[in-house]
Amino acid sequence: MNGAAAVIVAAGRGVRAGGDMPKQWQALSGRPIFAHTLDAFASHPGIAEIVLVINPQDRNMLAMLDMGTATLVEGGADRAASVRNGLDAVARSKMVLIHDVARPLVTAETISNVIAALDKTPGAAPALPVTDALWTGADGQVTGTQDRTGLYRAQTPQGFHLEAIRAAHAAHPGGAADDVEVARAHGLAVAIVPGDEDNLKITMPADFARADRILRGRDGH
Ligand SMILES: Nc1ccn([C@@H]2O[C@H](COP(=O)(O)OP(=O)(O)OP(=O)(O)O)[C@@H](O)[C@H]2O)c(=O)n1
Ligand SMILES: C[C@](O)(CO)[C@H](O)COP(=O)(O)O
Repeated sequence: MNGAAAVIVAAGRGVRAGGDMPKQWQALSGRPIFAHTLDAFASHPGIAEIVLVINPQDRNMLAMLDMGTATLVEGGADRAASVRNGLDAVARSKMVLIHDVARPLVTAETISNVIAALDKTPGAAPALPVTDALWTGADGQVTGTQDRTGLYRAQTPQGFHLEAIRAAHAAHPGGAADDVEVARAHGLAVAIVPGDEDNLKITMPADFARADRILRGRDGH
């Protein structure tokens, strides 16, 4: 197959992260998180086209980005609706990688691993095995333990054959945690490729500092 499309979903409001603007527009090492994420895909040789899914309220923020040749579409009321709009806009690729804008530290290696796996399977996504013990709890007390065997922490980009994931999203009733759940509900096999501990999703306020520390380490500071 030729190059893949990247759909970067960026229409969320970042409520949990806080701040005076949605997290994707806040700075990480002096540049918007969105710019880091876009660069990771724009600089990857396996990516042939990029679709950015933004919130209509954020149009005035776009001046912060060098969009290059990326296509812009508006997002929907939830992540799945935003993904569907992004998938509709993919124009010239047979496979697609769907990525959270809130994961700006994704590496070229992770992107390559997902693309390579799509030669053999209709779906592939990075994940990390759960290594901590798992508890259940209530009212601040441990109420039990949970077997962690076979449990993984899901990351993005989640990659698929384009027509297969379009059909899966069209058929899904909603409420899925991610695109892998949508794909599996439609019968698609999804391979696990190695995740990356640094490919965190900026979700809570403390995640900005953690991402900043990782970036500084990469720059050798
Ligand atoms: N209607 C929506 C909701 C979410 N997203 C995107 O989906 C990803 C999911 O990450 P999450 O941390 O849940 O982002 P937010 O929805 O922005 O965060 P929060 O739930 O804290 O408001 C993000 O890239 C977000 O921009 C989207 O494109 N459209
Ligand atoms: C898709 C995802 O990044 C997989 O880890 C994640 O599920 C999306 O974020 P949310 O916090 O679950 O909305």
